[in-house]
Amino acid sequence: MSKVQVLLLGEIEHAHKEWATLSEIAEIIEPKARSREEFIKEAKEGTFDSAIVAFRTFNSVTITGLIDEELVNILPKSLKFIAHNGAGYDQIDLHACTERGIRVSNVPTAVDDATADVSMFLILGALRGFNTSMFALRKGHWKGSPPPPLGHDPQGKVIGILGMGGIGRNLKKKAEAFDMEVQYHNRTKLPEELSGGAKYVPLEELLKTSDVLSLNLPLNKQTRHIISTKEFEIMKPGVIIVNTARGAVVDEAALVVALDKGIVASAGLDVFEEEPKVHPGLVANPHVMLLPHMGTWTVETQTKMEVWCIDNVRMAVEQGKLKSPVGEQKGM
Ligand SMILES: O=C(O)C(=O)CO
Repeated sequence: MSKVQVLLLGEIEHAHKEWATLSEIAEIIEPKARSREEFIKEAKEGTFDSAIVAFRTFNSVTITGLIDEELVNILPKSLKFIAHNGAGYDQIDLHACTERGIRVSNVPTAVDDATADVSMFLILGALRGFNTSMFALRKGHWKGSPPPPLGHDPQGKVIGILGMGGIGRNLKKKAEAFDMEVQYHNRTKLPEELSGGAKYVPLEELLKTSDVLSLNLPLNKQTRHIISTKEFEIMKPGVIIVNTARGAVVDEAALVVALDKGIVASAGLDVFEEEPKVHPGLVANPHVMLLPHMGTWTVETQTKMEVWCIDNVRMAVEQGKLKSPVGEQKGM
């Protein structure tokens, strides 16, 4: 009997051993396509017609483009699962997948430490205003001339975490180690054992009373531009904004204006609305610390993520279900 097929979209970089064991239960196929057009052509020619599950990486979007309605509709009828190697799955049109009966998984948990570490790094860097002096030093001007204003300590500052999933909860513990006072807002209030005693507040109160606002929520139709002009206008003057979630949860143009007006004192950003493009107003502003989407960019975390995603593929092949289906499809 021939083996079922697994379609690999993107590269396996670390978990080669775990990936190799999949070949005991499935035949691995890879597209030859180097562009979306070529991928669509290959799919229409029937090249992937026996694949039941696809493993996809975040970067595979550079070949296939978004997994939007057009793409979902040309995927083979045999394909029942997409195992996405990442926590955020905004590259995938879930509605289109659900309509076609395709179940999608993501990678929670494995990403929590590394992403929360980056949030903490940006929080400290933005509070202390390290960006300007790091640049001055490299240009041979020591702290800069004039030297930068004094920074601020995290101790005693109120951090508002918007989105209290795995990363938000991990950040809570890290922020508490720096003696920050944690409050959060989430779609639903968490039970005490999950919130760890953090204070739940309505969004408006979070915005009005936080010294640091950390964005840790997924990007979807409801959260796109959840932070825009109206929200900046009610924030504490001098607030610090940190985003390691997805660029588009913040209206970047409105953030540039809020920074220019001094409503936002400084920002730390790992993610952007149109990666790899960064709004010129953010690049030009010395009070903004910028990272090129490096939240999970460690050997350990990338390995854990691949292993987790391979587990999803294995379960799909062997048991016809996923280890970590996305929340929206839990009942499917
Ligand atoms: O896992 C994700 O969603 C990422 O953005 C990786 O940095």
